[in-house]
Amino acid sequence: MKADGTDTDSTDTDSTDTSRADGDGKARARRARRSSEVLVLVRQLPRVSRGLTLALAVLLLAQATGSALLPLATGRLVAALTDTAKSMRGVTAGLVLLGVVLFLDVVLEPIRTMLAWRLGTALDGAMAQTTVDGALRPAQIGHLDDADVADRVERARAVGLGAHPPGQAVTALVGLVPLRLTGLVSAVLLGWAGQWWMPVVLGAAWVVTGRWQEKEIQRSVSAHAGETAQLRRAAYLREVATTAPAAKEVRLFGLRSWLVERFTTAWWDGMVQMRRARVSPRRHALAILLLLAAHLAVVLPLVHQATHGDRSVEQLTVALQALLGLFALGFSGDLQWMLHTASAAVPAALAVGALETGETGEAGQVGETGRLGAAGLPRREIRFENVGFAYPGGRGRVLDGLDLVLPAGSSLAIVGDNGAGKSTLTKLLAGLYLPGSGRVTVDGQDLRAHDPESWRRQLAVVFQDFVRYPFSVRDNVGFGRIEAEADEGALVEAARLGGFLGVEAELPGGWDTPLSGAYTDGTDLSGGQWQRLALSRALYAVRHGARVLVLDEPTAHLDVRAEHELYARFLDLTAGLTTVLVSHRFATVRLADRIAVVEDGRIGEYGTHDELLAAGGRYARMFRVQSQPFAVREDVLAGPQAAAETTPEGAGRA
Ligand SMILES: Nc1ncnc2c1ncn2[C@@H]1O[C@H](COP(=O)(O)OP(=O)(O)OP(=O)(O)O)[C@@H](O)[C@H]1O
Repeated sequence: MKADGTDTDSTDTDSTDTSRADGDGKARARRARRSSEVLVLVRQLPRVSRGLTLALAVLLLAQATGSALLPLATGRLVAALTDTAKSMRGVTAGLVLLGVVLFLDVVLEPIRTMLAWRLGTALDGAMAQTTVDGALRPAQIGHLDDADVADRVERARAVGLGAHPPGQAVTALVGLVPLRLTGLVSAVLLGWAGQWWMPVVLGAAWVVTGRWQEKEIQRSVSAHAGETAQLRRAAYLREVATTAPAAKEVRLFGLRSWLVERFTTAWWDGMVQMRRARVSPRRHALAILLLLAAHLAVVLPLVHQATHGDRSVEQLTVALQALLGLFALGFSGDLQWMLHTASAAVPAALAVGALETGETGEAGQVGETGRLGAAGLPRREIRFENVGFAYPGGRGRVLDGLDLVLPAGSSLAIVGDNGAGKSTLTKLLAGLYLPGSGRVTVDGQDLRAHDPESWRRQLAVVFQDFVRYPFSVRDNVGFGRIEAEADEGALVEAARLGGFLGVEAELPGGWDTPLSGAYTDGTDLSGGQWQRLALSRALYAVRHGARVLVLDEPTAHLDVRAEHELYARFLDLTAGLTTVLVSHRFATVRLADRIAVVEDGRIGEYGTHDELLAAGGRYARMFRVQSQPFAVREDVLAGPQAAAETTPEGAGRA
């Protein structure tokens, strides 16, 4: 277990290119791993808000002063009251001191609570922003396939299902600091009012037992963090049970009891680990004995001194109060637990925040990021040269020595079996992953040399698993070019070409309808409507200058008419663009200028529809298999005579 509350395997690897930290962030992440999570949290506070941290520090000092004054004030008052002379000056001084203490407590406590809340909220915001920023920073997405990074992101979101955000640690901290200061002040007062060995003995006992408890809590927190996989599973099961996407299947397949049972098991498995690490009965018994012995060692001499008149009433009163005040050095239960649990997210958030941008390009390139701009590309071609690729943590090579050319301004359809690597090709083309070997070039220049953002401005993509954003229709289309000025005409035109125009007219809020039933006046769409919307989004990017259109299974959810309309518009849609079309529908595929068949990690066949049919290879076989049912149907529709003639037997008879 490391000091940041992470286990050894998951923190010090930094094995992927993208998970290496750089510069300031790297140094901070390294420091974070070495220090305890509480120290890391404390170091963050002035960075988050210098003013609030300073104000809190001053308040805490004032409160500690108040706690030092309380025993003195009581001592003075009791001494004055028990004095046979009943000195009015003594009584007044005692009362004034008590008044100051009460005033400090009454006035400062609510201010401290409010400041702690504000600083805690600011810390929560800063850590959430750091996590989001870091997770989004790498230009590629390989880090999201990395279990270590997933683990850190999970911890950064606050530990497990308990979800204690770092802000709660601030609240715990400002509760604990005055306690500890009170303990220290009490030690000094006990020394003054008794003998100096007394606070040493009692303070040591409280510090030792307090440290034991703290270690138990740390073990428990790390056990909690070590259980993120288990708790993540529990969190997922809870999500499945309580949200809309899985609601249909859960009911249809009768998964209710199964889900409840699995959730309960996963939750308790995670929690039991924590409890096991937390409770050590032997140590607890030892702690109690140690504290009893230390108190007896101090109280008995005090009683002796009191009965033999060695100490004044004032000193005895102060000593007894200080004795109680020393409790503040020991175990502070929930506050300590909360402090450690809620701090655990901070080092993880810093580690995620320190993820680096991604692989850098060749030295000496131009452009804002030191790389080539890609505006207007490709002018000649996009080329895959001997490309090999395996997913991080994947089972093996998906692509192996793949060569492929996409002439600029033409369309290429990619076909192949499930899992052949077609979508992977599109992800490499978008620079979301980098080839393990070989290269992807644009007009002869390695894609790595280009600024990824600039290259992606040239792309308009509909992924197979496109996102259904629960935002307005306008946003869903506008995301195609988020930085573009609001352009109603372009939105309408993209929606028209994508086949969505008209759907929005039926929605309660038109273009501004939130696309989720979970929002007021929101509504969901059908699968096909979502697909049209995703296509409109890509076409909006085209309207704003994208030159490469990538369509991965663009008609999978469309009805026959919509699919037919898309074919009819295909040439219009793709005119002047470099188009990549991934599809299992050969009616769509045959519309492309060229077709590439992916098999065994390479391009097995490449040519026009007619050329590949004439070659009689894999493409021709796949095409016939898919068109056969329609041929039979046509025969059937043409009548029994025609059908008989098309069966092998019938043809033989004919
Ligand atoms: N993020 C990932 N991590 C690990 N392996 C992956 C990942 N994504 C895809 N794969 C694997 O890579 C292989 C190729 O997947 P890809 O999605 O490119 O296939 P495809 O040809 O598009 O398939 P389909 O026709 O089913 O859409 C598959 O074996 C898949 O399991």
